[in-house]
Amino acid sequence: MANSSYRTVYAFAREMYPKRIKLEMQYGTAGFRSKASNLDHVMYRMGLLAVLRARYKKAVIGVMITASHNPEPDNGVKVVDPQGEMLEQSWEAWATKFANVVDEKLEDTINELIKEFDIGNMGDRVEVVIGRDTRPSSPHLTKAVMDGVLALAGKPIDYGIVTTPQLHYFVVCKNTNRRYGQPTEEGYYRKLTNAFKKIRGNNYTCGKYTNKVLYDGANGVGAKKVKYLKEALGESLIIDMYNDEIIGSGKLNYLCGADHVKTHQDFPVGVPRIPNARCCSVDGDADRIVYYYLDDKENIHLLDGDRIATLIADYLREHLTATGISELTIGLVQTAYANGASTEYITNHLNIPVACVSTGIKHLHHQALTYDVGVYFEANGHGTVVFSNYAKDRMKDRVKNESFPIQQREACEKLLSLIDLINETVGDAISDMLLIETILHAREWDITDWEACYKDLPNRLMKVSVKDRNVITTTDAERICQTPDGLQDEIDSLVSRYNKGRSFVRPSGTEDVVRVYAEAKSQEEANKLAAEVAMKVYEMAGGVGTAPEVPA
Ligand SMILES: CC(=O)N[C@H]1[C@@H](OP(=O)(O)O)O[C@H](CO)[C@@H](O)[C@@H]1O
Ligand SMILES: [Mg+2]
Repeated sequence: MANSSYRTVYAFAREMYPKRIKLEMQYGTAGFRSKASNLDHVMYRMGLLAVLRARYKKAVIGVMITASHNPEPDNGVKVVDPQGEMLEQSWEAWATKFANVVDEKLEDTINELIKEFDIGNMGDRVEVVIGRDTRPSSPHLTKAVMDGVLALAGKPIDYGIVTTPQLHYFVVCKNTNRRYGQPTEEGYYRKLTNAFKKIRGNNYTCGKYTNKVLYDGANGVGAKKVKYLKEALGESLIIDMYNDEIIGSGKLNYLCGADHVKTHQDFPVGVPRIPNARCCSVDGDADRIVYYYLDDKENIHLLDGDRIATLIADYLREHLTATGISELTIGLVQTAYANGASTEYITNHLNIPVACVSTGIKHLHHQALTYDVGVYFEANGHGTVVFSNYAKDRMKDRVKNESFPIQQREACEKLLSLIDLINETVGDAISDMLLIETILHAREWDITDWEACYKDLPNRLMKVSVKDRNVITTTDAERICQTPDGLQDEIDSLVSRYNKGRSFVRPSGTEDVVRVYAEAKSQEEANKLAAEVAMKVYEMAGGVGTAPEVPA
């Protein structure tokens, strides 16, 4: 690499984006997350890393600036790989290294990486596409990423405010020579709305299904972007929008949004409390969605990622069978946080194989790719469906081949339209909403019909602060705790005392805590089991602060 570029890298690093803080950063489940004021140098360095990654992969790389469901003063950054996946694991360690080296060592670190991956094409003017959420700190942090890209002579393309899934979509469009779609916002909306209208036809309401949904935009990008969609959808789906940062004065994610609703099982502020109205909430970067409603007694009923997954998998399986292409496989991917009742329902009633993988979208996505039709969702509402090229090709062939029965050809055509409705690159709240609405419409269901499929087991999620959360290590998709010694035996013994009891613990990848999950026959039992397990973690894994309270 020419020395002159290094001078630029340094000049910027030292003068504009010096590393002022000692805080060690770790590229976690969702990239780097921190207070926005800690992130200037990290953003700049991720700009550098993205250029190197783009040169190594000889492809367009994405950088998304967001802290998703976290509070407004936070921010974060993650790198998007060429096929729209999360950054490959071996490079996560490099990202961590880049974020933490002192300014004087930045050059050595860049050189080390170039050497390790034998990146010879340092002159290539590679593209890095950059998107950001609506946080006030995001424009400034975007500038830092762009300066990083420019410092290594890459070409930054600023998409401005977009949802995280839109950015993933742009990266894939660019890397597939636009076969996946046009890499513009307009192209994205057009692809989704055309497919939606085509499948739904002119019959907007159907049986118990009504074409209206109350939409909580979390005062973020999910509110901003749905406006364009609303126009294109016209009467086919009426989206009543709430927690729209422009109309309201609410704060991003504050007492609203998908994470708030799921974590606290609490109806969001800003949305009218209309009994039995179908509502949905997205998170701060619109890659998650949950549905819910209030019953006549004003109790909230949550339909989370597990429900969404079962709704979608069942519908796709039915159509897949109707295509007559018997060799195509379908599978559903969950994490240990999936409600036990959902796993039981999928396995025993839908007869669809379920795989359990570690937390984090990259693990789910990766496993889903092993099926022709892979449905994956985290309980928190992040997920999508991926289809193999083989399945797509077979279906396209069958549509054209008149020797097959018309029902089979129609099923193929329908599935191909559904594929256009789905953002296969990553979980996408907007695309997921359109898919869910399509299925409810086809089933002629209201939200209580959907809920009636199975009954969730009561559950409880807790956090325990410990000195070093990495003393907890796990195996078997995080369901078994390997260290500290003896902790798993204690958990087993507690669980065995409960009817339908299940519990596991794991270190969070995004927060400095150990998470404890428990479910059991009743809510009281689930609460008690969670608290008992939390107490064991506190005692055996170096708990700090106040000990968890165990109900009598
Ligand atoms: C229990 C839970 O909801 N965990 C979340 C959370 O991960 P943790 O590693 O548990 O902090 O954030 C991840 C990134 O957003 C998300 O993928 C995951 O589902
Ligand atoms: Mg998110």
